[in-house]
Amino acid sequence: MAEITLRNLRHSYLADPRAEADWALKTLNVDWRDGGAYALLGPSGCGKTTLLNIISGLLRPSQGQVLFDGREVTGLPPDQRHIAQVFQFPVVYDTMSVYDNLAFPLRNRGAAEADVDARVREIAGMLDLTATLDRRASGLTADGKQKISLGRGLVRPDVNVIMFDEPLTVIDPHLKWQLRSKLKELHQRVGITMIYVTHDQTEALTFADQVVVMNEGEVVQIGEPVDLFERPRHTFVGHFIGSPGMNVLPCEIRDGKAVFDGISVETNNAGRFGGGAARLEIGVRPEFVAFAEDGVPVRVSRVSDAGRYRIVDTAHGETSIKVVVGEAGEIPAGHAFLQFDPAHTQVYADGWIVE
Ligand SMILES: Nc1ncnc2c1ncn2[C@@H]1O[C@H](COP(=O)(O)OP(=O)(O)OP(=O)(O)O)[C@@H](O)[C@H]1O
Repeated sequence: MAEITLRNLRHSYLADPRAEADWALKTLNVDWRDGGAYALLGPSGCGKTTLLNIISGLLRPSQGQVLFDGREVTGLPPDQRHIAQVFQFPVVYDTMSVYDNLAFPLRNRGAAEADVDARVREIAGMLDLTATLDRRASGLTADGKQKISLGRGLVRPDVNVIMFDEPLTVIDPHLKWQLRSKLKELHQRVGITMIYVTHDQTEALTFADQVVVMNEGEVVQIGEPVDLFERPRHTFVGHFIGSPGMNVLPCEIRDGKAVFDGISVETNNAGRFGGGAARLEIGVRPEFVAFAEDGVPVRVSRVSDAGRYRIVDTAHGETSIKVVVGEAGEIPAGHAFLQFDPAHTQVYADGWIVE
């Protein structure tokens, strides 16, 4: 097991990068704590695979260092990094039995058969594969095969980190949550550092203790799921996480107060704005917006039922503002006023939270 440190990491696939956009990864500094459960979350093309390949050693970064437990491994090939990877498509030997698949990495390292047997049975037990040990791997369903891929990583005694790259892609929707809970349970049991790459916020938030959110080659926030929800550091995080995402309203700052279309809005950080930004915005999640007697005037346009709550679409001029209303809450028709909870309303300057 190991702590992984990425120091001033930058990567470009171009020979002579000049513009910011030429970098697939822009200066990353991340510490992955030993034994942590991390998700790497971001939209397609944001650099997740590039980062995974740098950690596993398949790709050498243009700049910066990768350290395992403080030791530099930037130039080491994958086989010397002791990383197990679980990909979108299960990697199993179809003609071998489940048992032999799990035993393979240990036999490959010359382990004694008695040790192999004990370890294979232990891991099969954890993954609910015991009953299938004698079956050919080809006969298993996709989730069974994915468990084998994971098991082949877990049996190895020398693994520093297990990296999952969109591991539930080929799993039937109704089995996804089962496998997801299994992964979480396994992490708690074995305590190996795990990095789970996905573009799906539900997968990321349910698996990880810490979520690393990436956008356009940058880490925009690292935090617990609750931090990402309650205090998104960037409007991108506000949009990307949460359903529906955070409301973003253009504003200006006057005398230390946020002002939206001439209406003063209480926030928790406008007083800290030091000037100098090209674009100022108020961010507030629909869960922290409520109908009131006065406040921001809006027109109610649509109500969607989301089960235990309703999502109300409203608009003030060109700016749309969503409101989440609980089962018992009243929803006015036509014209209404909105109030924002000041503790959860913040100002963003050029996308970044004002701190
Ligand atoms: N081999 C390559 N050569 C040139 N550019 C590449 C290469 N691989 C990735 N890129 C570019 O680097 C950027 C990051 O891509 P990357 O595959 O790391 O993103 P991603 O977040 O993993 O996306 P996805 O979820 O679609 O796999 C993208 O702009 C992509 O076009």
